[in-house]
Amino acid sequence: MTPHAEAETASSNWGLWSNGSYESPSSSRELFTVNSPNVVYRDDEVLSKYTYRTTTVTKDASTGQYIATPTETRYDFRVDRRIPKVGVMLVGWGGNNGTTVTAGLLANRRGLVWDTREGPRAANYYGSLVMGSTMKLGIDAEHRDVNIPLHNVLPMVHPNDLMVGGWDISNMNLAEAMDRAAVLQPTLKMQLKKEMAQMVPLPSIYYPDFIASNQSGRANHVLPGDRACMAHVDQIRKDIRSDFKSANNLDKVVVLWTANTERYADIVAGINDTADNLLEAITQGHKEIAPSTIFAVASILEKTPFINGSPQNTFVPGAIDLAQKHGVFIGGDDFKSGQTKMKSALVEFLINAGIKLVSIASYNHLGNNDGRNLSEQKQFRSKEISKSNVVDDMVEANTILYKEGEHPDHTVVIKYMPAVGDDKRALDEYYAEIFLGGHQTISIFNVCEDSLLASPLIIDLVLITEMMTRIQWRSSSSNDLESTIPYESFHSVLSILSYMLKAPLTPPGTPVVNALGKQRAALINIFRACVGLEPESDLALEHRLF
Ligand SMILES: NC(=O)c1ccc[n+]([C@@H]2O[C@H](COP(=O)([O-])OP(=O)(O)OC[C@H]3O[C@@H](n4cnc5c(N)ncnc54)[C@H](O)[C@@H]3O)[C@@H](O)[C@H]2O)c1
Ligand SMILES: O=P([O-])([O-])O[C@@H]1[C@@H](O)[C@H](O)[C@@H](O)[C@H](O)[C@@H]1O
Repeated sequence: MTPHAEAETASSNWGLWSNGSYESPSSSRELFTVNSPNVVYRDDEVLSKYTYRTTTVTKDASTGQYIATPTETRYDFRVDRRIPKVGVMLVGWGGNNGTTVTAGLLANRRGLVWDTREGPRAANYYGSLVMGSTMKLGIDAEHRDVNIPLHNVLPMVHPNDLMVGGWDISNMNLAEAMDRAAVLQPTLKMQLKKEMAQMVPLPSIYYPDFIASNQSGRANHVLPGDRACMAHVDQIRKDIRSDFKSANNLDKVVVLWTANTERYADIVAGINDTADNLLEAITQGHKEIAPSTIFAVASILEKTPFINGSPQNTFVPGAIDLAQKHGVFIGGDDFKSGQTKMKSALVEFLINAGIKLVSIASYNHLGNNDGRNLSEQKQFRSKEISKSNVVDDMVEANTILYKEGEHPDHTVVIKYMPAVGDDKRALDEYYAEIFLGGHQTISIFNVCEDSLLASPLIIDLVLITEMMTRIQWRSSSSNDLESTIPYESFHSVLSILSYMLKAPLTPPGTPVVNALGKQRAALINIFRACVGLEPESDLALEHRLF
């Protein structure tokens, strides 16, 4: 049988849902309701009137003085309360992240416990912003903070309910691939093997020029053709539409790239600069169209959100143009899981404390297949870019410490050392100037079990992206929530995902925010606004005035 037919035979066992009597926790009612004349609850939706308050700044040309004017803009939000049956299709399903996140979803869904040297461990969602962190809802009568799980701020899908499928250029089933990944404890793997052995990735597209040559040995599960073609787009669309979504009776699918890091594609006028040119270039089989861009185009044409967890420039201008034309969500790039996450928090702290960071040395070595792929220069370059640009916004915002164009020295080094496997060793040095000619040197040794850090981010990206498909807005000066003014979705480029990503994709022409604290606050406050709640400001005047 052709690879595809073999995969189809196995694909009937896809996904995490068994025929058991599992009661989805996502059917639980919402944890809170908002008591406000500006918020209306209906069976299927929450409608809210929201006043967006900001400060517009102008400059007096004669005096050079800033003029700060408080401004208000009225919006209506609509949140669909109905929780759909959702599937995620992973490109690179057989990789370290793909197998680990699949194992994690299965272990949580079944409530697994397994023995380790430190004693029994139970499945959890640690490292997931949505499932593992809380947010302040408000204060109680005694002015004490009331904190709730972030997952409960809006009616989100529960990850235990996610159906998982995907593609890989390697034909290993998920149990074999989980062993190859060497991430999880044998006592856990043995409880998952049987179910994961039934999961076989669909064959994928493989254009050798885009990933390291050392990956060719894995490519035994590929569709015919080694460069872009519309047949590849059509096959991927069919995989999404029929082999996964309808075969599993899903309401929605999110496609997420966790395959190898590709080299950057050249941006070529007339080829990938507009949606029409990109589609034509694919039809013509242009060599500069990467597999990840083919998956993005296929997902967009299938009205399916596409998220890029790797650093390459999947979203060439033509892909962004296509997403906007079709009103489909896209997001990326490159999971922010360990060394860079620490960097974006530490740099925010140092610079916002008025400490002048003057150099960052960011080295790591790791021994997984990702590290092997990154051992070739073109793939490393993609990662070097995403790991380097993460400080730009924080530096540019502080004109006291940094003159225009001035920035810290910053070097990124990644070495492939097979012996350490997935347990990346990150060594960082942050060197800063402090008061009166002093210096502060911060050295960090950070062992990142990379796939166990990245997998919860995959879950967050999927849950938040799906939630965004159920949120709409409209500008409204009327006070009537019953108004017939049409609602619309957020911009196709989901900058709200930035907390999970090293190189956040933002709507064209808008600023990139990398500071970790600002990214988290933005996500929480956008979700609060969607149910008519003011941003959490930490003013806490109830504790400061009397
Ligand atoms: N902490 C992390 O693990 C982390 C953090 C940030 C970014 N990333 C990125 O996530 C991606 C995956 O990381 P990983 O550790 O799982 O890598 P991996 O090498 O273990 O897995 C990648 C998988 O993709 C498959 N693949 C390659 N090209 C493909 C194609 N065209 N179609 C389908 N499958 C294809 C490979 O066979 C492999 O199974 C990498 O790009 C990595 O840089 C990982
Ligand atoms: O997220 P992070 O730890 O800064 O960055 C990581 C890199 O340090 C690592 O070398 C690479 O293999 C991972 O894919 C990930 O990108």
